Amino acid sequence: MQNYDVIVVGGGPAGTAAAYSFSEQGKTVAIVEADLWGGTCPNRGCDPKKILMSAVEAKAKAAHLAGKGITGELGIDWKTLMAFKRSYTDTVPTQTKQGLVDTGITTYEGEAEFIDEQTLRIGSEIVSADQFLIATGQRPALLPIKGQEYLHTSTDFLAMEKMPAKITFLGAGYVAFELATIAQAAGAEVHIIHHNDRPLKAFDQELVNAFVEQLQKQGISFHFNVEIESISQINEGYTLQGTGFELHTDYVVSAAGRIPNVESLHLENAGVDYSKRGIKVNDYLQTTNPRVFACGDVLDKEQPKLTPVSSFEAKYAVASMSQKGSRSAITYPLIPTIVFGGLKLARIGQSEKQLAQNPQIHSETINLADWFTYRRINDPVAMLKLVYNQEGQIIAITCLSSIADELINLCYLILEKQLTHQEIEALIFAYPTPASDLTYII
Ligand SMILES: Cc1cc2nc3c(=O)[nH]c(=O)nc-3n(C[C@H](O)[C@H](O)[C@H](O)COP(=O)(O)OP(=O)(O)OC[C@H]3O[C@@H](n4cnc5c(N)ncnc54)[C@H](O)[C@@H]3O)c2cc1C
Ligand SMILES: NC(=O)c1ccc[n+]([C@@H]2O[C@H](COP(=O)([O-])OP(=O)(O)OC[C@H]3O[C@@H](n4cnc5c(N)ncnc54)[C@H](O)[C@@H]3O)[C@@H](O)[C@H]2O)c1
Repeated sequence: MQNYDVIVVGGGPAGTAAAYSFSEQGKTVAIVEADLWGGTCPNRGCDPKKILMSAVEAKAKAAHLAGKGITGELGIDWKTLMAFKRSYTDTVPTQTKQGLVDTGITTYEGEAEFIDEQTLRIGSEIVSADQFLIATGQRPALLPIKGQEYLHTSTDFLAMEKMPAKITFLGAGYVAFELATIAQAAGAEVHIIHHNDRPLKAFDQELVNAFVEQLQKQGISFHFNVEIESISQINEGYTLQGTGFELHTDYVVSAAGRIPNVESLHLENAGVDYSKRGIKVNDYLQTTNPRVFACGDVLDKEQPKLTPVSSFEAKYAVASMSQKGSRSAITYPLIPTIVFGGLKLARIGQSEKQLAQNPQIHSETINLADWFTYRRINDPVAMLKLVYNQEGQIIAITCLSSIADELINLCYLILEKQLTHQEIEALIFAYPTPASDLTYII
C-alpha cells in the first residue's frame, strides 16, 4: 500500500492550493477528486457565472445610458454566450490536473472514503498517509418538498443550453439574485419566491430593499412570505403550490443554500466529528482526529463560504499541519463579499448579525447617484452605507451601484489597514475614478 506524507481530499480551490504548498515543502502529496478537477469555483461557480455576467454588465451599462447618447437595446444570444463560457470552463479540469501532475503531486480520481484513521479507499485503491486535509466543499441543497425531483440547481443553470421562457428561483440568497439577473437579461420571465420577507439576509436591509426595488423595475417578480409545498409537472412545465399561492413555470431552481460534502467520506471511521453544517474544527483547523485537518466550504464555521476564504484557510492549514509545537490560532482578515449583476451589492466589515447585537452603533446612508462618478454612467441607484461604533470608527460598509465591486475593495484596504481621513487625503488617486471619491467618503 502506498503511503504519503499528506493526502488532500477534494480538488477545488482549497485542496489544490494546499497540495501545491505541501509539495513546495518537499512532502510526498496525493490529492483525490471525485468529480471535476478545480472544484466548484472554476467549473460551476464563480468563474462561469462571472463570464455570463460580462454580457449582463454590458447590457446594463448600455441600458443605463439609454437616452443619454446610446440608442437601441442590446440583446443576449444565450447559445453563443454559453459557448464563450465553455471556451473557459471546458479546459479547467484537464489543466488543473496537469498542473498538479507536473508538480509531482499524485492524483487520484474517485470518491475517497476513510477505512480507518490512516487509510483511505478510492474505488479499488487503498492508500495511507501520516496526515490528511479534507477540502470536499459543498453542493446545492434541494428543498425537501413534494416534487423535489423536478428541482434544478445552480450547476444545471450554468450548463443550460436553452434559456427557458419562464424561470423561478426558490430562495433569495446569492445564487437566486445572481442567476435571476442573468436569466432576466437573457430574456426570460423571472420569479424569485422566498419563504420570508428578508432576502439577502447577510446584507444591510435598507440597501437590499433598494436593490430589490430596482430589480422589480427591471422586471423580476419577487414573491415574499411564500412557502412552496409542492411542484407538479404539467405538460412541458411545472406548477408550484403553496398556501394560497400557485405559479406555473418552465424551470425551477432550488437556491436555498448549500450542504457540506461529508457523507461519502465515512468520517466516523477516522474519528472525525461533523454536523449538518460541516466538519468541526478547532482554532487550528484540526478535526477531532489530530492527524486530520479540514478547510474551505466543508467547514462548520461561520465565515462566509467564498473562494478567497477557502484559499486563505488552505494556506493556514498547511502551516498549521507542518508546525510542530505551539501555533497561533487562525485569525481572519476582513472578508469582502459581493452579489454580482448589472447592479452590485457589496459589503465589508462586521457581519449584520454582529451589528444587530450592538446597540451602540450608528449609521449614515449616502446617496451617491448625484456624484460625478455615477452621473457619468447614469446608474439608476447608487448608495453607500457606513456603520460607526461608539468611538466613531467605521466598522461596516455596504454599497450598491454598478461599480460597487471596485469601491468595496478600496474600502477593504482602508478598513483593514485602518487608514484615517488624513492619510487618505495625503494620497493622489487617478481622477475621475471611484478611488478619487474616497476622501469624500472616509
Ligand atoms: C453558483 C456559485 C457561484 C459562486 N460565486 C462565487 C463568487 O463569485 N465569489 C466567491 O468568492 N465564491 C463564489 N462561490 C463559492 C465558491 O465556489 C466556493 O467558496 C469555493 O469553490 C470553495 O472551494 P472548496 O475548495 O472549499 O470547495 P469546492 O470548490 O466545492 O471543491 C471541493 C471538491 O471536492 C470534491 N469532493 C467532494 N467529496 C469528495 C470525496 N469524497 N472524495 C474526493 N473528492 C471529493 C468535489 O467534487 C469538489 O471538486 C460560488 C458558488 C456557487 C455555487
Ligand atoms: N457572489 C458570491 O460570492 C456568491 C455567489 C453565489 C454563491 N455563493 C456562495 O454559495 C452559497 C450558496 O448560495 P445560496 O444562494 O444557495 O445560499 P444563501 O445562503 O446565500 O441563500 C439561501 C437562501 O435560501 C433561503 N432558504 C433556506 N432554507 C429555505 C427553505 N427551507 N425554504 C425556502 N428558502 C430557504 C434562505 O433564507 C436564503 O435566502 C452562498 O452562501 C455563498 O457562500 C457566493
